[in-house]
Amino acid sequence: MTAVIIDGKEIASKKKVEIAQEVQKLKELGITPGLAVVLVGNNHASRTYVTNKEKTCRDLGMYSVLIELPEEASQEELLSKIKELNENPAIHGILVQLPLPKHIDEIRVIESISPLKDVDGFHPINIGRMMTGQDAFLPCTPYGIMVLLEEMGISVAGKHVVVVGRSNIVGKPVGQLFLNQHATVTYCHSRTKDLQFHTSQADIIVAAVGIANFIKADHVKEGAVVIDVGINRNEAGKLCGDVAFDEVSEKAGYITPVPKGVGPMTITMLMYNTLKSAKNTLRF
Ligand SMILES: Nc1nc2c(c(=O)[nH]1)N[C@@H](CN(C=O)c1ccc(C(=O)N[C@@H](CCC(=O)O)C(=O)O)cc1)CN2
Repeated sequence: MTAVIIDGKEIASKKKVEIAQEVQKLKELGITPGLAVVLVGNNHASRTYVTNKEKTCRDLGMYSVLIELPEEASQEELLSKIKELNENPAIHGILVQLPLPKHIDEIRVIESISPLKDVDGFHPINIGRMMTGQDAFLPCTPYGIMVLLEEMGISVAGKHVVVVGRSNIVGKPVGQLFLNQHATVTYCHSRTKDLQFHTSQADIIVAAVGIANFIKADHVKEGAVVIDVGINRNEAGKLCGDVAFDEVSEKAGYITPVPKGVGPMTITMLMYNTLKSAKNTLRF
């Protein structure tokens, strides 16, 4: 079998057109969705992501502001910036780019963002609401994965999903979103015994471990859906995912590539969440 490649870039483009149309409608009502992105330090990859977020905001007709703090900025400085943004009515979404420098407590920072403006969906209130099936800002990468599957017409209910990885921003929440859609979910991680035993039974595998080419053809059941969340560099410095794409695509039914698979959906869902937050202000 040769897998159907899930074109995340194309699906993201389609979603962005829909978001831009909604933004225009909202602007006619006098509301311009506004996103504040906070970048602390000089992480090269983070700077690239933040630049892309700002550009996408502008392309979709939204307002965006970038707040840059130096690597040595204190936690108090960062918290006071977030407080200002929480109180600013032109800002509907606040995002602090991760990872943060080691001396800053990530959890404390995330908890300081108003849950009403937490467009990353990382605040415990939004996570709790997601877990209990209530309306919430959903974390962008997990949400993007669910939209990719929906757009491809891949049903989830009753499927066995194996999530490899248990990070707070991808592994844990994506499993919960699958559970919310009636899948049977197994979490695997670095201490799982006999990973292959679990993954080879999966109808859908989500690989989010951060190790280049970690999931091989032997891990995958014939015809399975393979979602690759990894963004790694191989020995040659080439961008690659957690899945050994060439061999796995010979066996899977569907597969996301890296790049242009899950990645483009992350920023798209951030725009969606910012639009949703701006629309929420109409309710008050
Ligand atoms: N506050 C947040 N921090 C981080 C998040 C997040 O959702 N919120 N996620 C990641 C980084 N990230 C967005 O911030 C992100 C990662 C990757 C991509 C993407 O489009 N990747 C491309 C390839 C990019 C490349 O060439 O390097 C792809 O897969 O096609 C977008 C956003 C950690 N931090």
